[in-house]
Amino acid sequence: MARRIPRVLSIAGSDPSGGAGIQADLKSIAAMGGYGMAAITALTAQNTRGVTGVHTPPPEFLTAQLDAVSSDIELDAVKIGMLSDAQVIGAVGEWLDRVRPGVVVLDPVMVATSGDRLLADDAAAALRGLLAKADLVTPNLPELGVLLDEPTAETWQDALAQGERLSELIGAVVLVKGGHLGGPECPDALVDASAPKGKRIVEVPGTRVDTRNSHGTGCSLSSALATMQARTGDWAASLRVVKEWLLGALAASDELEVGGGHGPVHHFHHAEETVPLAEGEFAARMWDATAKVRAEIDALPFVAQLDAGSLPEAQFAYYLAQDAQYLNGFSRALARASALAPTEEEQTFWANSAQVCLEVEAELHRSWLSRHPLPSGETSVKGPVTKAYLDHLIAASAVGSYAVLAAAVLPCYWIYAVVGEDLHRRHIQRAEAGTASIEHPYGAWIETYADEGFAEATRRAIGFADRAGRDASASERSAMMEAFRQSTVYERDFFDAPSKFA
Ligand SMILES: Nc1ncnc2c1ncn2[C@@H]1O[C@H](COP(=O)(O)OP(=O)(O)O)[C@@H](O)[C@H]1O
Ligand SMILES: Cc1ncc(COP(=O)(O)OP(=O)(O)O)c(N)n1
Repeated sequence: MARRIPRVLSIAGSDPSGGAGIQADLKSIAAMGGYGMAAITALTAQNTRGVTGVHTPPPEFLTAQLDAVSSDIELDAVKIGMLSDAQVIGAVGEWLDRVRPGVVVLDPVMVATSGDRLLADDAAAALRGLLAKADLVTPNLPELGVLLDEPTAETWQDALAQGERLSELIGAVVLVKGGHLGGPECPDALVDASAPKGKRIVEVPGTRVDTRNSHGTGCSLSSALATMQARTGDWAASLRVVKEWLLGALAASDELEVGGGHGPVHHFHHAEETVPLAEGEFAARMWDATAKVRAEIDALPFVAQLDAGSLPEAQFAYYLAQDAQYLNGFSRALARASALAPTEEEQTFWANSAQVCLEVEAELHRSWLSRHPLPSGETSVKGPVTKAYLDHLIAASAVGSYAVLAAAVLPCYWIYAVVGEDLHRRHIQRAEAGTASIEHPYGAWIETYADEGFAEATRRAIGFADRAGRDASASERSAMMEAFRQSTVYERDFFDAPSKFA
């Protein structure tokens, strides 16, 4: 019977470097949504470069582990990996006969990727005897050859034919794996000799990932398959899911940077976006992801000229007029954030901020714009950047996600605060050094950047967006990242607009 969280036991060896054996199995089972357990057949001393030792505890102790688990816990699936020697194989076979778990996947491990032997020379015959007790057997191509007493297949067609012969011999489904063949493709196939002709082979294609981090792929594949089979009851459907996951795990393996040999695969590559985040971590991610755009803002002539006081008056007037236009639209986005807010604290914060925006807009018209009029006298036309920025905020408001809207409005606080703080600091330094011209034409404007009320509002806006991000689903988090990035781009374009359109 299919089970949502299957209880899966791995009977395998230990790899202390975490890439293969029970360590890989437990990660794979968890990655596929199962509850993982492990009975250890052997301890290896190994890393990504090779195996330096194997210690096989007495088989009676393996039986004790197996009995302890199966006498208490119902097992939905069992994966069998490294068995070390004929005595261990005997103990596992005897236990399987007594317990008869629902799903048994057997990976007939003989030799590690590094070339080291993981099964005693004289144990191949005993292993052959165990195969019939499995539902699915997953040999790699050299193992398939050894089990049939034939040379290793060198083509995919030969491999499939060998798979069919082994399936016939043992009365179980054989997974033929393409990992050991060259070329850009890396297919796998379920081969069931008992199925009607034409339905015996179910092939799942795959592309080959160009990486040397293949340590533990066979262990990971077999334990993930056991878990998925217990969830779905369908080998082909399970293989399709597992293969796509494994491909991602191979592709992301470089990120792990584990060891100098054949490194492990990244079992949890798909779950990265749902790992719990510490306070401030999501906001920091959004900030870090926009480092390049922010560097472009710092390098804009508008910022340098505002700082130096050399900004043409017409550009400053254009900037003020567009700021007033923007603040009016921004206030509406903040009012929408207030409407969507999950807590009263946030609802109040965004509502107050919306009101403050309108007050600042009024003040802009009353004092600044009257003192710095546009040559055209026109102050009520939205420039192209202002319009595009506000359209973006309207779209974010329309999504109906508080988290996405909080991310979209955040750069207006954060970028403005940081750029303003920089300008203000330099202004004060010049004043203290006596190098500031008393007649700095924008000195009074730069003074306004020092407002502690705005700095505090910025800190709170960051905190709220961060919390929304930490609580968000993976897809909502990526929508937030994109909304934040896009607003940051508009912040840059907004600072640059006067030089283009004034
Ligand atoms: N470079 C690769 N790119 C994509 N898939 C791979 C690669 N290497 C192995 N695989 C897949 O990993 C799984 C294990 O295959 P294989 O390497 O043949 O067995 P083993 O790890 O037991 O030696 C199979 O699903 C295979 O298709
Ligand atoms: C303890 C242990 N079990 C199995 C293996 C084999 O894994 P490896 O050959 O490295 O990779 P796959 O063949 O499983 O892909 C092992 N090394 N250690």
